[in-house]
Amino acid sequence: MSEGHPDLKQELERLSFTKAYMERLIDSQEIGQEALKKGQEDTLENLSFKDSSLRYQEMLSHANFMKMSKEQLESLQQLRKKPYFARIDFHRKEKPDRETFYIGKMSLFDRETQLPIILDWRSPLANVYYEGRIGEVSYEALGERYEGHVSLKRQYQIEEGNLENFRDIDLTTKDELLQDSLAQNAESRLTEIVSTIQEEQNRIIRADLRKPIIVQGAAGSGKTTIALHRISYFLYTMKEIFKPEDMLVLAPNRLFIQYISEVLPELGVQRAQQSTFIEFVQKATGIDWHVLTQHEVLMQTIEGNRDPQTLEFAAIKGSKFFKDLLNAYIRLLKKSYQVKEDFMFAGFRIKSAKSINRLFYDEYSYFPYEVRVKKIKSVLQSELRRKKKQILDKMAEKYDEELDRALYGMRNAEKRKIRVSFLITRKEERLAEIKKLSRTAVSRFMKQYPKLKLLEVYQELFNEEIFLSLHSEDSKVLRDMRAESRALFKKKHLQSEDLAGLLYLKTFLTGLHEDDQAKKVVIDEAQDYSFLEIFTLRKAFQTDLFTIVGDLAQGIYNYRGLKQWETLQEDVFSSANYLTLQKTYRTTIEIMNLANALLTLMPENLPKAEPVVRHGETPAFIRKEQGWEAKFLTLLQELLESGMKSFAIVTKSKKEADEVRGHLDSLQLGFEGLGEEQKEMANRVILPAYLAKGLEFDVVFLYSHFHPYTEDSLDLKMLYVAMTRPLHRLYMIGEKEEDFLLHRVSNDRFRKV
Ligand SMILES: Nc1ncnc2c1ncn2[C@@H]1O[C@H](COP(=O)(O)OP(=O)(O)OP(=O)(O)O)[C@@H](O)[C@H]1O
Repeated sequence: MSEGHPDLKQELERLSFTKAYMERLIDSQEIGQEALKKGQEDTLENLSFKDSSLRYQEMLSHANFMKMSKEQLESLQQLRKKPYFARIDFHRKEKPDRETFYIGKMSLFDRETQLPIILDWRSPLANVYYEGRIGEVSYEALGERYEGHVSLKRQYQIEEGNLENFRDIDLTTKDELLQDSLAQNAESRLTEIVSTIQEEQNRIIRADLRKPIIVQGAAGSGKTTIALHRISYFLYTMKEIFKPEDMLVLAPNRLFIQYISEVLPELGVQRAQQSTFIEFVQKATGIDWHVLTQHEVLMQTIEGNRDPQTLEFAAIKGSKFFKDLLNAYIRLLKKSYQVKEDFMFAGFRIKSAKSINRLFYDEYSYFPYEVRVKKIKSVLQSELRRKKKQILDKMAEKYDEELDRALYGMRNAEKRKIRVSFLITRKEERLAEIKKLSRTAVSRFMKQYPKLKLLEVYQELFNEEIFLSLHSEDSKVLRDMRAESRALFKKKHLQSEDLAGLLYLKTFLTGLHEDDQAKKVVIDEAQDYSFLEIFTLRKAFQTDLFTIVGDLAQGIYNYRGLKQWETLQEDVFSSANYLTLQKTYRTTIEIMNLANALLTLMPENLPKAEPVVRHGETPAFIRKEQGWEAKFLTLLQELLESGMKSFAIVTKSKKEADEVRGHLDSLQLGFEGLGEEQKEMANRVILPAYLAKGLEFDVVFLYSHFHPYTEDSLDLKMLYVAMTRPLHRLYMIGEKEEDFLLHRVSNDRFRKV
């Protein structure tokens, strides 16, 4: 397409130069300076643009190559195949000329002049590229605002170092690079999207880094992807202050962590901590009791093996009510740190109880209780050390006075001798004794502070007397919750909703260990978090730097999870920016139209997702009748032939996943069942909808047997999650169309095969 383009020659030259510069830089790290000089001559010899681009020649031959870090070198080696993906021509107001900037995954500067050869996609100026406008623009860098004019925005397709194509974009052209990228097939992993980030996504990546953000985004709108790009942007912009290890990414399960972890190295943030909420709390508290996860509870409820009351208990333990209860409990615990007696030593007052309590309750009020106790201990130790000398002097003085009195006041020589020798020995003994006592005096005094054990303290909250002293209005459900919790604790089991309460208490009692601290937190699938979980995380990390992304329409743990984002804005992050992502990139218009029909059945009144223009086949219903397997086999074959790579069979329940796996095993199609703890994902998998959340596949077969989807709000959400997983094709295999609620959508949204 670029054949005959007036800029083709110039673009080819530019690419050759950039690659040559990168090669030189890489070589310079690997070989000596002498060999380098020779290499430079050879490079110049071979470059085709020798005559026209003197400036480039100059840059190459004069380059003063400095040592790079191992990481920089590795990135450079990777990038030489695709040094940049875009260009902008920008005329800054105060500058005489228009400048051209090439944008890539990493910046590259001319080592002599420090002028950019490639601009990092995260740099302030690159924002101009993503903001979408040709014409007058402005950008901010280091707090200053710059204005100027963008006259050209160009995208490049570079494969294996060769310029395949380039095209200019303006307001009317659609983003072909994006279309190409979306048409590709999933290889069971998430990728970086720096070359196709869209305007609404860019706004989220670059939203004020000092403020928390909450993002409501439709299924497939890029929430996970964008949250990870925001970390990359954050680390780039704040590299002086934050290290990747300071970041914590919270994801729903191990499988998901594996799925996203591959995108992290590409974004340069692989060292960020990644965990599930449960794992994080287990590590932070050191509690190793069995945790009954929300996933287990959900499955058991769907399959009818669990008393639905468990859901009510979970809801209570994640609620604002429970937070208030914990606060009342914490106030009670705090009282137990009050000391009654002054700190006395050898009859002297070292520090009064009042001033010790003042330290605990006022001066150190910012610290967790045990830290306060430690601090008080060291204050007492240093005060004692300071006063010990005076005490010893006073004691010695007292004995010396008595000695004087004995020496000069006693007439009887025998008695005087006995007295004097007694006093001398006593003095020595007493002083030695005081010295000895002083070593343990503080520790003895400190014994009156309570030693609270987290797990015990938490269990006591469910003790009838304590609970009712904190909350007198009792009810049956609260009584049942206490009884059920006590029964669980006896077996050394916890409900996953207990973890937030435990972490909350820990925050007050001891605070987090240094290794568990995070300075910036990303929460994916945030709709599944309870109010208390997010509130506690905020409290535990003492930071507002949260990126929270989720989709209420996918809130399958709605019984415990967030029902509206306003709750977070009102009660946790008052300064949060709330942003939405409405366009969806994952799937086709046809699939999204069907999924959108479900949205209208949900009570939340959520806006419909807008698929980015990409058509595909209409979703199909396959009746599960005699011989359906043969139909499935033929279909699979066709799909493979048409280039589809990843396939998932998604069920509502675990039982159905087991059943269909058993069924397909005999056909030896290589479909594997997936579990929550699974770390690898194959290309043909069978999994229940709750596990498929966040993931994507080329082709998805929904399979229903024992548990048809109903119009219950949980079912609607599970079906919505399942339907929005495919990139290209969606099939529904079941006995009746009603099993997928197809009777509630218009006939043209699906077909029957
Ligand atoms: N700007 C973009 N350019 C190319 N691909 C994109 C873009 N934005 C998103 N995608 C792709 O769309 C798909 C969905 O992205 P992602 O999984 O991040 O969405 P999500 O909102 O987290 O989805 P869900 O809520 O359904 O889990 C991914 O394949 C991602 O690579």
